[in-house]
Amino acid sequence: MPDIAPVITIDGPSGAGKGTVCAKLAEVLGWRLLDSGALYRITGLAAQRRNVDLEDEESVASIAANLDVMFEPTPVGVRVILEGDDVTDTIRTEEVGSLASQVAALPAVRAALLQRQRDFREAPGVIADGRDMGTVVFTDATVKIFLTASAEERGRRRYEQLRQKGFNASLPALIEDIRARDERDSTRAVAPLRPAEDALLIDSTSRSIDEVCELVMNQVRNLGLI
Ligand SMILES: Nc1ncnc2c1ncn2[C@@H]1O[C@H](COP(=O)(O)OP(=O)(O)OP(=O)(O)O)[C@@H](O)[C@H]1O
Ligand SMILES: Nc1ccn([C@@H]2O[C@H](COP(=O)(O)O)[C@@H](O)[C@H]2O)c(=O)n1
Repeated sequence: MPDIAPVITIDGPSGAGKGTVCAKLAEVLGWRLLDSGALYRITGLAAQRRNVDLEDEESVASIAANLDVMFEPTPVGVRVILEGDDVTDTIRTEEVGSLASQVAALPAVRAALLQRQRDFREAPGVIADGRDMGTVVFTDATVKIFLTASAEERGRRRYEQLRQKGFNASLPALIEDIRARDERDSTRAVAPLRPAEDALLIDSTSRSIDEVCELVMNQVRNLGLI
């Protein structure tokens, strides 16, 4: 076991299954989970609530640096409390996902959130879910995964997810939205979405969640992490 806590990074586009796989691995391994997207979502929501222009980089970065947020573990998952208000479900909406993707393109915002993400690293290990976990935040991660799937499959998954929650959604609009977010995330100047050079690429389009978890666990076992 290395001196500092090991990290498994799982990066990739929206809907590839990162959050689901990371949550399962964190539970199986008993490691800490970093949902970095939640930090960008919370920042986007906080900026919107304060009527801050999302292109006003300095103001949005100041919000990111001073987030009054608490992550409260409960038997049914972690609740996210922003300035005393439970925003657990609000931050998961497509609208807030889009706000997140806009503020995430601002270099000062990314800089403001960097140390907060690195502070998640503690024994026995951390599973980090995001877009730049392996390329920027934890460049020395022990295992780096780039998880992807076709835009159509990711749109279909999102559609099912929304339907199960009782929301109406248009599949073509969701796929369009996913493509727009992919484009914005992978073409931004700072920390664009791309695989780290030493990442293992996994395409989940025709793999089950369990199959993806098993591929990652093989890496973990091969490296003697467990
Ligand atoms: N391999 C898979 N096969 C089928 N469905 C999957 C698979 N992986 C994830 N899903 C489902 O797809 C949906 C999106 O998954 P998830 O939220 O984990 O993606 P994500 O990559 O974390 O997306 P985001 O970055 O937008 O948070 C969920 O409903 C999840 O159950
Ligand atoms: N490391 C990260 C994580 C997320 N983002 C941006 O936030 C948006 C929302 O992320 P989710 O994983 O919760 O869907 C995402 O589209 C990215 O724009 C990021 O830039 N870096």
